[in-house]
Amino acid sequence: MTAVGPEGRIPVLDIGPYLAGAPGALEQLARHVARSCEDTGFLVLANHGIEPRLIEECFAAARRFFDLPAERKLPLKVGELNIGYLPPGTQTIRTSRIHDNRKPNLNESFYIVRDRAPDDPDILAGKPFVGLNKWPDGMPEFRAATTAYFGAMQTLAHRMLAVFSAALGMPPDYLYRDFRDPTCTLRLIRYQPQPRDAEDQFGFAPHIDTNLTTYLAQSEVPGLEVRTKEGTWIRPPAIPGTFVVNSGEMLGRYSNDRFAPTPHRVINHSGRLRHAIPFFYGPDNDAVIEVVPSCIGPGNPPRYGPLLYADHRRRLNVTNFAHRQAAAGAPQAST
Ligand SMILES: O=C(O)CCC(=O)C(=O)O
Ligand SMILES: [Fe+2]
Repeated sequence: MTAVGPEGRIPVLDIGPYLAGAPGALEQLARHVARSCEDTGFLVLANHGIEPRLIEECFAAARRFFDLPAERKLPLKVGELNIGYLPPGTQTIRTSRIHDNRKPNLNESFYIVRDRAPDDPDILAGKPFVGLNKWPDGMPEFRAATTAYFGAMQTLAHRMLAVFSAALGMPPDYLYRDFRDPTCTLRLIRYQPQPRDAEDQFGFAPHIDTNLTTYLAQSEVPGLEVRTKEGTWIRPPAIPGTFVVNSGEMLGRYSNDRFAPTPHRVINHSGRLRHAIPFFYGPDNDAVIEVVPSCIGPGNPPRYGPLLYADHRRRLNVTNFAHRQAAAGAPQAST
């Protein structure tokens, strides 16, 4: 059986049989995924095959990094490409249609993209959106742990594409055409504990993710909340070792809004620091995202035209980040 664990609104899905190639497992999993993507847009994956050590070491790396003094973190500050360190108080989510966010998020972040060598052909060619990671000096284990985790997550997200294709009602290989060189980001986040009486203050203000799917290793400290269609906020099942997965804007687009991305937020009332290590998975920069044929029909025309993913990213680039607004003079995405 695919569903395991406490039967809540957000299902816990055992993907072991699918990964092992058990007959019928893909179809069964896809049905569960479709159902929850139509509902909360969140699911929890168990038996995903990622070694616990990789997850633990990535969390440990995040803790060590954020514990560094500011003068060691600030030289790694993000630039145009959003790679590196985003200090506290520098991201205000302004795109949200759910919430008029005014205060910056109470978190600091560190963004890691696919690790490349300085002589990588795409770096040398100056390909748009391609850049080098910024690594802290003297911490080789930080780079080793985060890139190992990144690689494992990219493989898992890639294998799950077949399930999302089937959930969309398409052949399992359908989405792969747009994910030959996927846009992946690992974001390490540290949330400060926040006072209970601070109004309109969030660790991460209500937002939707702008990519295809996001994979969140379960944080030790709770705080992530998901907005249901009825407008209530619920927490995903906190089962250690599992992944919380949520759909983003691109799944919404492929599916003609059948799988709409779900607003979520983080409020850290634990009194402790909270760490998170979301892995964002998105299409190729040169992919043209189009509503899939199975989600169009008589009386259900495509709500979206073709979208070049690079254009989507360009548009988001001048939005939620103080450093980019200053450069672009425009307000407004989550990652
Ligand atoms: O910290 C979390 O649990 C969620 C973070 C998140 O939603 C994001 O980075 O987009
Ligand atoms: Fe998010």
